[in-house]
Amino acid sequence: MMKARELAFKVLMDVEENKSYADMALKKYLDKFRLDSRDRALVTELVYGVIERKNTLDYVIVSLAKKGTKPDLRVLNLLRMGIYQIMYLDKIPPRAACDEAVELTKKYCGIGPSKFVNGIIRTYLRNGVKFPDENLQPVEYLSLKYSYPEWMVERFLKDYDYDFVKSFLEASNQKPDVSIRVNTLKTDVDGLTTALEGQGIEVKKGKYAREALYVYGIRGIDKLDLYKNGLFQVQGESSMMVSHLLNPEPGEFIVDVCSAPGGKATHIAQLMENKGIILARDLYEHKLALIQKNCERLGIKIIKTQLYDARELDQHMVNKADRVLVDAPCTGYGVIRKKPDIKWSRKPEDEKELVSIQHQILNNAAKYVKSGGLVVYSTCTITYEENMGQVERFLHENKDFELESTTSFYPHIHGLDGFFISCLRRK
Ligand SMILES: C[S@@+](CC[C@H](N)C(=O)[O-])C[C@H]1O[C@@H](n2cnc3c(N)ncnc32)[C@H](O)[C@@H]1O
Repeated sequence: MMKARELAFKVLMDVEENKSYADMALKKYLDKFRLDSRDRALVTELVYGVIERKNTLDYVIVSLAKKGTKPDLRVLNLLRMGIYQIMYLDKIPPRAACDEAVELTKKYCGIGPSKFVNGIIRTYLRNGVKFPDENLQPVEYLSLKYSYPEWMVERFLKDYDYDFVKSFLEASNQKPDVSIRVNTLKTDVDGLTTALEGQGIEVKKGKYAREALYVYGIRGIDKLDLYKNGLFQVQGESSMMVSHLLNPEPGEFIVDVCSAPGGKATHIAQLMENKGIILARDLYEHKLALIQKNCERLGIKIIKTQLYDARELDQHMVNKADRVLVDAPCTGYGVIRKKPDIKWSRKPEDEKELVSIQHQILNNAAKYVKSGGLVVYSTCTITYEENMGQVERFLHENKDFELESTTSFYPHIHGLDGFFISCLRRK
């Protein structure tokens, strides 16, 4: 039988070798091998933890290994897992973490590498490792203490002060509580709360969105009949605020130009009481299929999906919509706590390209709204260039629009995913 650490190792290898998304790889392996709930929790913790803390763990390993040693990826991942448990998991005795790492290395890589792993972990247990000084080397300190690439720390420090960045980095390492959006087309907050509690699930009300609930102690949320029957959608609370600020009314025509997998579009349909039309577009066919699946499950009839590249202006759509949503592709720094792989997959040069795409998409999409209509521009990131900078440039280039409101959420301030939401009214 596959044990927790061995499974976590397989998932980590899948993520690095095949560039799989951590959440998908984790789900694939957890679905394939039946583990009890404690082991499932340990696998999840190890996978996300090792990804989240990768550069700190590698710093420890490099500091302790002989200069020039380059362990192969399997050895490296087993070492990372061992050291992670010792550094961050109080419940696991260091000896157990070390012995398991050595045993797994023996099994997958042979005796020689297992001695290397044993040596590194034991030296760490004896001597620890010295980290950079916070005052003398603040960027290096933040990068290693909270495990982010140095360039990313520097990037955040360009827009925010040191204490803000420090709190943001720390909060983005915390696993968020799971939030769901009650599907008011099929039930209501009290009805769903009672049904969930009836299954032994702890439920708390959201802080900002009226249909948001936080649920605790669920394993495999998509296996619940309440989910399969479309009584709720899993969604972050700040993401729900986007559709609220769009404020759609029943009977309207809404265009959502970057809509997959349909979290916000299905919420909009709900707010419209399933009356009107929502044109939900995306660049990828397979992602549009996810929207359709969600619509079937949630009982939504008014969403029409369409493959369309939002960088291209659609002349037929000009002046047609009551409201337009531009939930733009972005660097995603606001959702690192849900997708820690962003820390390592994102590259410094991505931002510039995304800013250019966002600019094109927003300028086109804004033309689709009627006079007096509303465009909502949102991102799940925190950089000035992608957020307020983008809006300021838009207003400068489009004098027929005025800024109605901007709202920002941050994990360390609101306890929610980082989001930026701007409402732009066409005069
Ligand atoms: C932030 S996600 C949208 C999330 C979605 N609104 C929701 O709430 O579930 C951005 C989406 O934009 C899509 N996208 C990226 N480039 C695009 C383009 N040029 N045209 C249309 N969609 C694009 C991506 O495929 C992705 O699904």
